[in-house]
Amino acid sequence: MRDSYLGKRIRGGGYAFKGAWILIKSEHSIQVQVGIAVLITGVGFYFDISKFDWMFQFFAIGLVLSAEGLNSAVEGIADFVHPDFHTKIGYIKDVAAGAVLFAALTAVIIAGFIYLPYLFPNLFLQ
Ligand SMILES: Nc1ncnc2c1ncn2[C@@H]1O[C@H](COP(=O)(O)OP(=O)(O)OP(=O)(O)O)[C@@H](O)[C@H]1O
Repeated sequence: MRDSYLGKRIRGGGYAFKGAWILIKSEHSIQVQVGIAVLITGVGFYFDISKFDWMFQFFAIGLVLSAEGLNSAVEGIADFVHPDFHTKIGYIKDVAAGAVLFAALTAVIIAGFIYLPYLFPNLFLQ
């Protein structure tokens, strides 16, 4: 069972949960994003948003957490292979951070589509 296809997949899932727990426990950026995710989920309940809005909101949360987690992995690799200052390492880290920014901007736009009509109903008469 241990070395079977299914056994390997189950073990792989276990490593993934371990990695997710490490991110939540030790990465400040992920902790901040999880805090924002909890907050915005509360806001969703407050405004009683629609099923589609929940779908987009969870998609945005997943997108940002995934990008942030991958960014942490890239930073970890960069620091491991080259702990000293190097312009190439700076470039790699900046590009990885830029990917997170794309995800974060997407999430902000989605949040705008969902919540601006609740906040400014007069501007969004349908
Ligand atoms: N070894 C390095 N060589 C060159 N530039 C670096 C190096 N380390 C960091 N930098 C520059 O500093 C920026 C921040 O890097 P850092 O690794 O501290 O990321 P961070 O976002 O502050 O992450 P964290 O707060 O999780 O440690 C990078 O985007 C890069 O521009």
